[in-house]
Amino acid sequence: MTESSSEKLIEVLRKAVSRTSLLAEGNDPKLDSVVRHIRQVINKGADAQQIQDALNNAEPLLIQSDEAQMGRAKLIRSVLQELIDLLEKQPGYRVPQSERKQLEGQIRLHWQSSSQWPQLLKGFLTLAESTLENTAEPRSSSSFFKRLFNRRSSPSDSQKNDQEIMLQISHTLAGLLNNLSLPSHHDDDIADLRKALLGNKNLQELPGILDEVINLVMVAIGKSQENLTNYLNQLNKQLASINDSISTSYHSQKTLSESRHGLNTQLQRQVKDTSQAVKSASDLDSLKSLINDRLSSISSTMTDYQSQMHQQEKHATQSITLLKNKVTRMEKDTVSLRSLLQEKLAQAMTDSLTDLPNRTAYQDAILPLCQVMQKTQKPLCLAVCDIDHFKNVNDTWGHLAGDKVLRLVPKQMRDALKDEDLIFRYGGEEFVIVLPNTTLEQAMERAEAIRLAVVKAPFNVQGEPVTISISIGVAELQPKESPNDLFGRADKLLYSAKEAGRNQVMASK
Ligand SMILES: Nc1nc2c(ncn2[C@@H]2O[C@H](COP(=O)(O)OP(=O)(O)OP(=O)(O)O)[C@@H](O)[C@H]2O)c(=O)[nH]1
Repeated sequence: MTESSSEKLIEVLRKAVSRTSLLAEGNDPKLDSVVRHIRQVINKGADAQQIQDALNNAEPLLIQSDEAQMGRAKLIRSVLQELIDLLEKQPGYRVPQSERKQLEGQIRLHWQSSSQWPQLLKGFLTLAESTLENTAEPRSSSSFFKRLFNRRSSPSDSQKNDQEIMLQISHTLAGLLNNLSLPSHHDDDIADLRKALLGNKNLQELPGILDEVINLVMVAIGKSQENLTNYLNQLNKQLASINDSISTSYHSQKTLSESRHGLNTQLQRQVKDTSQAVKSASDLDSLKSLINDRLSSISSTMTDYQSQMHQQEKHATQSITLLKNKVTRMEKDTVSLRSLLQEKLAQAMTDSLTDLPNRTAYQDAILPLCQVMQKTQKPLCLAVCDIDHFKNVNDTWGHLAGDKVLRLVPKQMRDALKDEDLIFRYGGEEFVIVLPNTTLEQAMERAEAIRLAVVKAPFNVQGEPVTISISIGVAELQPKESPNDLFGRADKLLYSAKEAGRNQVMASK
């Protein structure tokens, strides 16, 4: 579960509990079924999202119930006010004003709290009794309502007044009964009481009827508290389920283990405290405020946790950015290292004096070349060339002049070769030429062309023309011959050419 969904869930729970706690009587069948559904969802161990969905579905009904509860509270308030006004209107009776004000103050304070309704109704009875006692000349010794409301002189007036008062009181109390929303097994009680109210014109029976109404109000509130307690217990389970869900959700995040542990401990403690407090709470108001306190405290724990999470995320993001930069730098370094490596490799494969591929390059290239030619049964020849009496060049004109000759000779060779032919400086004054797709005859011709190109080249050392010649041994690769054997044969032929007087080509299959 993400931070914001936890926050939303807590918010929904807060709304749900505050609204439902106002009206948890369970008298609306639709609301009952929705609340049952929520409990089933919770009992099945649903996750936080499913619980939230169920609560969202319940919300419109909770709002409706909320409004219905407010309607009932307003009705109680107006019933009480009407009863007080009736008292005031009775000629010859004086309502003790301090007690009246006190009662009206109580009504103003508690009219919205259903648990206080019986007390308020009893308060009215007490006020009525005090009014009676305050009266200087009581008219009769019948029931106090009769005396209270039937003080007039003539019997016909008295009877008429009785009926009017009965009508008014019956109307207000019947309205109250209609809106009490008692469980169905009280239907008969309500019907009897309504019948008594509407059918009976005798004021003497009013105190008894009022007592019955008070009893029914108490029954309604008793049920409401029982349902509310059940609901709050379910809510408590719900909070525990959220806690589990949070624990599970963050279980895999090892880096958050410390703050998760702290959050778990705090939530568990808060849920436990709530559970105990719900058991010991005695009335609706204290339950409501208690649950609100608990939810606030859980909510603030969540907020703390979220800010910790936020900090950790921030650190994680910074670390990731640093890591990314590091990786980018490493990638760049790798690219430049790779090109450096390629450069070094090329250097390692190249002869610095002549810029030709060197002996290492030859050894790298010759094996795969030979294998391809042998596999495809194409001819390949190898020519091993050596400058004749090169020592003399060095000795006569110096080492630098020798170097110059070493650079110029392969240039002459190149002119006599094909593009696909490869020249390597094998070492010292020795060059190897690989001639792919070339028969021995073709190789001999090309070797001869090379020899001529060199010997005819107008070398000029320290202003003097110098003739340079080369000797060449040429061999053709045999079907199963190794590159070393091929080289050995060509090298031998080179020495044969040297021995035969130099400046010549010796070849063999
Ligand atoms: N200037 C210069 N001389 C080199 C280089 N490498 C090898 N040499 C010289 O090449 C000469 C080779 O001499 P030898 O092996 O006696 O052969 P040669 O004088 O060419 O005689 P033959 O091969 O028998 O015709 C030596 O004097 C080496 O010092 C180089 O890079 N630069």
